[in-house]
Amino acid sequence: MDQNQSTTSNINFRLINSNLNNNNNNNNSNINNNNNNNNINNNNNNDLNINNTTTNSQNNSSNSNNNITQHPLLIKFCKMHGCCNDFVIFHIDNVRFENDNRIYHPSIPLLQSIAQNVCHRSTGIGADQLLVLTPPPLNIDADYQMLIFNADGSVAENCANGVTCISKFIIDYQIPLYRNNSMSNNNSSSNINNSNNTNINNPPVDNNNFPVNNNPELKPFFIKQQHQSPNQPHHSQQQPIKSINSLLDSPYSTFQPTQFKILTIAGIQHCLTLPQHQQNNAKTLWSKVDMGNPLVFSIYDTINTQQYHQQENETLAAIAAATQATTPTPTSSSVSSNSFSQSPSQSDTPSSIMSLSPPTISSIPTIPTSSRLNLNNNNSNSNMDNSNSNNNNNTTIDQFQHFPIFKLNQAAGTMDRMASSRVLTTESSIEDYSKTIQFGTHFINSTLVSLGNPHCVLHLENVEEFPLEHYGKVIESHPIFPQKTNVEFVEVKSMDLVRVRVWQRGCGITSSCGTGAAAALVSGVLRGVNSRRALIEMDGGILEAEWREDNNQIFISGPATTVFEGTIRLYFDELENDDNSSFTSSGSGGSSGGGSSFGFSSGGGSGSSGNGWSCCMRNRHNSHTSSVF
Ligand SMILES: N[C@H](CCC[C@H](N)C(=O)O)C(=O)O
Repeated sequence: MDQNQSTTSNINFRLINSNLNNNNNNNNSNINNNNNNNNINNNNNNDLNINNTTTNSQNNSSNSNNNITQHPLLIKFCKMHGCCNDFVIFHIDNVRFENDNRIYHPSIPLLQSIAQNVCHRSTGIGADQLLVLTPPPLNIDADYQMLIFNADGSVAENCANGVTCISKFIIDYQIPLYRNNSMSNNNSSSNINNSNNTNINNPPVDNNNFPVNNNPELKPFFIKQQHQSPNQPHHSQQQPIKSINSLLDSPYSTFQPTQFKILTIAGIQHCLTLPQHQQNNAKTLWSKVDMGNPLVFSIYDTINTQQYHQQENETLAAIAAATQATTPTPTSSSVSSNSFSQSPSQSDTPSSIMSLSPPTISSIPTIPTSSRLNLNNNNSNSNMDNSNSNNNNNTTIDQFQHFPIFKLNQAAGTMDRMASSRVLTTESSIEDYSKTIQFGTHFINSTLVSLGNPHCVLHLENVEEFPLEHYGKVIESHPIFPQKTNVEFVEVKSMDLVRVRVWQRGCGITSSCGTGAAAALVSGVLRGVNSRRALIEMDGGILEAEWREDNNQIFISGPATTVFEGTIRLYFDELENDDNSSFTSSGSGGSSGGGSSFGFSSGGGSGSSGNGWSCCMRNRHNSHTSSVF
């Protein structure tokens, strides 16, 4: 280990320990020991609620010995996955100085760069998303807050598999409820099992023994109602299809389920965790997440109205001119069937598609910028009106990055995603959900659905052979999606079985996506090809989606599985401050412990693989931020 070989230009991370069974006897590194003396009610400063939730009340930055440029940080994390959509998860209070165990709260930009590094498949832990558990703002009736960062460092508003995984994290590590006492006392229904002043109705977990499901009794719990997909050789043959409702009826449901209210940028997600076995040692926990209503947003919520009209006129003129010449126009058959060539044509290169002007559409599925990130404006109805003004209400992602973590989701506006949007129902008009996107020489018919995060759903005849990599990339960044989009490629197998492959915004192809599953079901129901409840067969497993007729709420049920836990050591000896995306080579040798194993490693050897990690602050548009600290 060579900590002295530093410059001051890059942030340098080194992974030191990822041993599944590495039981650190130092209590200070135990997540659960960090919160014993919490008193969140003493915190009257909404902007700083995180600082007051920690055991150590010392000011983290007051001690010059604890300068982050001088002392490495340790982050104890857990890796989990939901149908192979994988996550690195840590609690915000578990970012600590190595030398004296003091808590350090990273900024959003730092978390973004941590996400880039830990999610990297070759040089990091490897994950689709980084999830950070924090207390929610005091004025919001939620139990926890979950920050979601894609592998590229961009911020996501919502994540269904993430909610199930972080719920397992909360249970396994017994993270106490952060909800304000008065709120929890007055709202008994918000935690249906909170009868004995504990948020978790499962027995305590010995954190020195990481829970592993080795109890054969649990097996029937997870394989009831086996079902075989008729045509798909994927998971249906490797693993059974599970129905959440059958699990609720299971004779093993001897323990009450637990419900958490988890705040994301998209709002509060209600997660009902299914009963765990008495020993609370299940490696997999099943949950059902209430994601609220699927929405469609007016384009005017997202794009500067005046500017868009100008663009639209130019686009119309260009299309009209081009149509005279060679540009094809959509026919009803080409648009509705999506049965175009399975291979990209010459004209479908990313650059040709990217250079297309936005087609004329009436709505797009992205969260309005002002609504997503508005930190000042409590009236989201005014988002549209404010889009042209200079009054700071229209907070952008760039501005957002300069806010400390504590301000995330402070604004009521972020909670009120209904205000400037329309709820998708079966009563919705086809214009609301059916959009035509020009794609080189042909047109794609898509359904644009918001689950708090944007989804573009394409129905295809055969998704297995479809060149996801090519089309996912270009659709994600198509000009009509100013905040980019997740993309789902859907093949309807039957009314209640759907095959979905996913290109996730900020990640690329992933094995699963909970909000993507929900979007696929919504699209299928609106188009009359799916029932209200269906199994969604992803590359990495099967989720159950249900879109309720009575209240239009959508539910996703699925598993959360622990992979391993470990510790990351972060060196701040190289702070990147200009345009440099290359990896630093200043870190040398492994860190303490030696070795270079990572993943499902056994034994005590651990360490970095040599070079440290540099980080590059990028927002969704790949521009660089600066002056992070
Ligand atoms: N995996 C998540 C969705 C992440 C979406 C993220 N890629 C975005 O930028 O919106 C899920 O299970 O719902």
